[in-house]
Amino acid sequence: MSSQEVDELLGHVGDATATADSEQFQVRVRRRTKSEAPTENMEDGARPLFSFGVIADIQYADIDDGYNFSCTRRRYYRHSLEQLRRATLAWRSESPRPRFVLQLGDVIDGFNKPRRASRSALDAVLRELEDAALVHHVWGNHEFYNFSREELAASALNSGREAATQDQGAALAEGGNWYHFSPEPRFRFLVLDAYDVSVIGRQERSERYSQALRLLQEHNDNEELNQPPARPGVEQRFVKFGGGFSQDQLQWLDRLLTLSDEKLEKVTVVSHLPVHPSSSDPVCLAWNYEEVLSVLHSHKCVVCFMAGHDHDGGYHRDLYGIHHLTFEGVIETPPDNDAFGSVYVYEDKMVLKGNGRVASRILQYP
Ligand SMILES: Nc1ccn([C@@H]2O[C@H](COP(=O)(O)OP(=O)(O)OC[C@H](O)CO)[C@@H](O)[C@H]2O)c(=O)n1
Repeated sequence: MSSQEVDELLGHVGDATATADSEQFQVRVRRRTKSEAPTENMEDGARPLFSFGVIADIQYADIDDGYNFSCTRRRYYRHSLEQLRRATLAWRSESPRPRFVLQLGDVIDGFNKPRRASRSALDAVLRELEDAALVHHVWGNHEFYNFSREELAASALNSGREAATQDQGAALAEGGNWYHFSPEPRFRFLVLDAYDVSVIGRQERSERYSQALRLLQEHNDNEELNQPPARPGVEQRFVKFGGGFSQDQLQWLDRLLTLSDEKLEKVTVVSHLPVHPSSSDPVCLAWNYEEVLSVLHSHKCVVCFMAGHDHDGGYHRDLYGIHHLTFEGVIETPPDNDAFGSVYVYEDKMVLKGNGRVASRILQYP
């Protein structure tokens, strides 16, 4: 679907367009005046119930451009802050304003750690996000390159704690940092921790670290475990920069989705790692993606799964009608382009208005 078609569909929405303007990047906001702004969706007369912003893999660091691990993709570390600024300016100028932003993880890059710049880099991105909206932060591998779990739990990236204390419809899972919130009656978001079982972010003496190491050693013969195994297809996901979900978290997910089924809610699940092989490079899949899919597929309420990590992005609608969206990463987005989206939520669908590398889509509920 073209941006123009989505614009037509979203006739009620104030339009914000981020463009590169000469040397400086500025957001040029084109707002429809009251008289020219249609008050209704041109398709069926409905107005969105609410909207939210989405952005993935900002990976900011105040360093020169570089490359990914396999040297195939350029990374614009310093410029990612400008990209974020353009996104927040666009969200701020939208009408209605997004109720919250989903930051899908890897907000700053691991290269900050050896430079002792983790705190200052995090402060810089948080400052940019400050006025945009309430932000729900997902934890990705780069969060753990920079901070321990304890440090993350005490930081502004612990949005689960904030949500649980401020919002009656939200709760942080006991003993875990996965959580849920309901921004509007009959709509719920579940934020998962894809590095629950991992060798990054877990103490070497912990059971979850041992479990992760066993899995990696079973599936990956390389000395450097960041190097994907030679085996083809989905086996390639067993890399050190990946991770998986504990049984505790899967049981929590199942329990929450059962409650949402009963309440006839529409649920969007978010995680740093994708869980559908057709929406991601196999290297980027969560280790136990099949277990997650099996839980999702046993509930009627799930409409969408949103992830980051695979900077090339991806999309697939599975056999159960669930939309699997993997958002293009800011870090590998050239300075003259963008990578963020706004999602407008209706009774029967969500409409993603993508910017730059993020495609616009209509996400009809199953
Ligand atoms: N130039 C580099 C880049 C990375 N590494 C190390 O490799 C590990 C994986 O890190 P990275 O590629 O940065 O992980 P991302 O989450 O950004 O990317 C995931 C997918 O590949 C994107 O599609 C980590 O240990 C880095 O330190 C490196 O050594 N040299």
